Amino acid sequence: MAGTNANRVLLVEDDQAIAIVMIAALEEEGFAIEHCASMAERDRWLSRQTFDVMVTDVMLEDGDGLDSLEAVREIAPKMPVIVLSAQNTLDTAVRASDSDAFEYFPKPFDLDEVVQAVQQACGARQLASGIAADDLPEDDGMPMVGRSQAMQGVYRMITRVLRNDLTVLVTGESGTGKELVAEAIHQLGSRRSGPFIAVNTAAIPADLIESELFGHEKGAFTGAIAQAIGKFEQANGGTLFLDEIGDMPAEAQTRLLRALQSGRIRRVGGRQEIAVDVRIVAATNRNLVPMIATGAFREDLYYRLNVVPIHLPPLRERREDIDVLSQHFLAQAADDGLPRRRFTPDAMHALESRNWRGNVRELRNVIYRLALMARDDIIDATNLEDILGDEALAPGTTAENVDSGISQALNQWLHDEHPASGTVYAQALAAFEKPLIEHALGETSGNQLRAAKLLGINRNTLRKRIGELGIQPDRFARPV
Ligand SMILES: Nc1ncnc2c1ncn2[C@@H]1O[C@H](COP(=O)(O)OP(=O)(O)OP(=O)(O)O)[C@@H](O)[C@H]1O
Repeated sequence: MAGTNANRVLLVEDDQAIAIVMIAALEEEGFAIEHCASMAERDRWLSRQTFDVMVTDVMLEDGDGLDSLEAVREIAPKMPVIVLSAQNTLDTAVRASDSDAFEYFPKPFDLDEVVQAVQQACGARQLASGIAADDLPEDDGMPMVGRSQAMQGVYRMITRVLRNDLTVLVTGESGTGKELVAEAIHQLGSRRSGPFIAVNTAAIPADLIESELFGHEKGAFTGAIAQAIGKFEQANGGTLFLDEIGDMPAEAQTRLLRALQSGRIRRVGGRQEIAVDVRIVAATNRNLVPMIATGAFREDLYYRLNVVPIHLPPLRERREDIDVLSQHFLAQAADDGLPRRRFTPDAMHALESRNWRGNVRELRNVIYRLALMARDDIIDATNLEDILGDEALAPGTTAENVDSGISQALNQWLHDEHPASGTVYAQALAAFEKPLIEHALGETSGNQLRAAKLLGINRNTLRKRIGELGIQPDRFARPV
C-alpha cells in the first residue's frame, strides 16, 4: 500500500477478478486504494474519508451505480468519478456523460488507459479546487485559482483535452490566464515529460517569425551565420504554445498551416522536410472571426486551430474569484520575500468592485504593489486608496462613464473661467492622452512595443510621449 501522501482512490467493483487487477495496477503507480463492492459500502467510505478519485462499476450488488451518483455528489461534490461498464450501450455512455463522469470506459477496457485516466483525474481535481502551489509536488500541474462557475467550465474543457492531442485555441482578454491554461494542459496531460515551448508571435519581427518557428540553415539569409533549430523542433514530443496568434503575418500563417496539415516542417533555406510530433495550443486576445472577413487571418488556419475552443472570461465577469486570487497572490508575494499582508473585508470589497481591465495580471500586479508598499500588515480600504489612488475604488470604466467624465471636464474648461482658457484643445488632448497611454501600458504589462502596436502609433513616438507626459512605464511591468 502506498504512503499516506499518495492520492486516494475508491474502487467500487463487485467483479473480484477485475478488482484484483485494478488494485495491483493502481498501487504500482503509487495510489492508495480502498475497495468495496456495493453502493452501501461506498457511501460508508465516502462519509468517513475523502478520496481524490472514485472508480465505479455500473451494475453493483445493490443497484445501479450511475443512478446513485447524485448522492455521491452530495457527499463529495468535487471528486472526479470514472465509470466502468459492461453494458456498452449508447444509453450508458450518455448517462455517464450526463452524470458528469470524468471518463467512461466500456468493458473490456485497456487497464493502462484507466490508470492514466485516474492520474489525470487527480490532476483535474487539483486544478478545480485551486490548490495552493505549495501543496503540489514540484513537477505536478500548474494550479489555477478560482472556483467560479465560469472557471469550472474552463477546468472541464481542460480535462477533456488531457488524454488526446487535439489542437486547442484559447481565447480571452489580455491577462485572463491563457498561457496558464496552455501550461496546465501540458503539465497535466500525457506530454508532460516532453518540452513546453512558448512563442509570442507578436513580439517577433515579421521577417524573423518563420525562422523562429521553423529554424534556418546556415546562410539562409543575411545574418544566418549558423544553423538554428526552430520552436517546432524544440517542442518535439511536447507542446508548442503559440501566443498572440492573431498577430501572425500572412506568410507565416500559410507556413504554419502547412506544418499543421503535414506534421512536417522545413527550416528556412533548407531542402529537407522534418517530421515533428507537437501538440499545438494557440491563444489570442483578438476576435479572429472578423479578421477572417477582412482577410487578416486565414480561415483554413482558424479551423485548424479552433478544434477545441477554450474561452477565458474577463475577471469582471467572475468577481467571486477575486478574493481567492488575491489571497493566492498575497501568499505568492510573501514567498517571494515581500511582507505577509492581510486585507480587511472592506478592502477586499473595494478590490472586488474594480473593473480589472487588465484582468488577473493587473490584479497580480496590484497585489504585489500593495504587498510592497503597505505600511501595516493589515490593509484596509483607506490604505488601498492611499496606495492605488482613486482608481482603487472607482467603479468600472464603462464607455458611458468615460464619456460623461470627458464631457464634464470639457464643460469645466470651456465655461469656467479657467486660467488656461484658450488652450482647451491642447489641454483636453493631454488630459486624455496620459490615461490612454497608461491604460495601454497596463494592458501590455509595460511592454512598450506592444502598447505602441495596440495604440497604433510608432514606438518612438510612444517613448517620446511617455517622457513628455511624465509616465513611469516601470509601474506597469509584470512582477517577476
Ligand atoms: N486562474 C489563475 N490563477 C492563478 N494565476 C493566474 C490565473 N489566471 C492568470 N493568472 C496569472 O496572471 C498572469 C497573467 O496570466 P497569463 O500570462 O496566462 O495571461 P494571458 O491571457 O496569456 O495574457 P496575454 O494575452 O497578455 O498573453 C500570470 O502571472 C498568471 O500566472
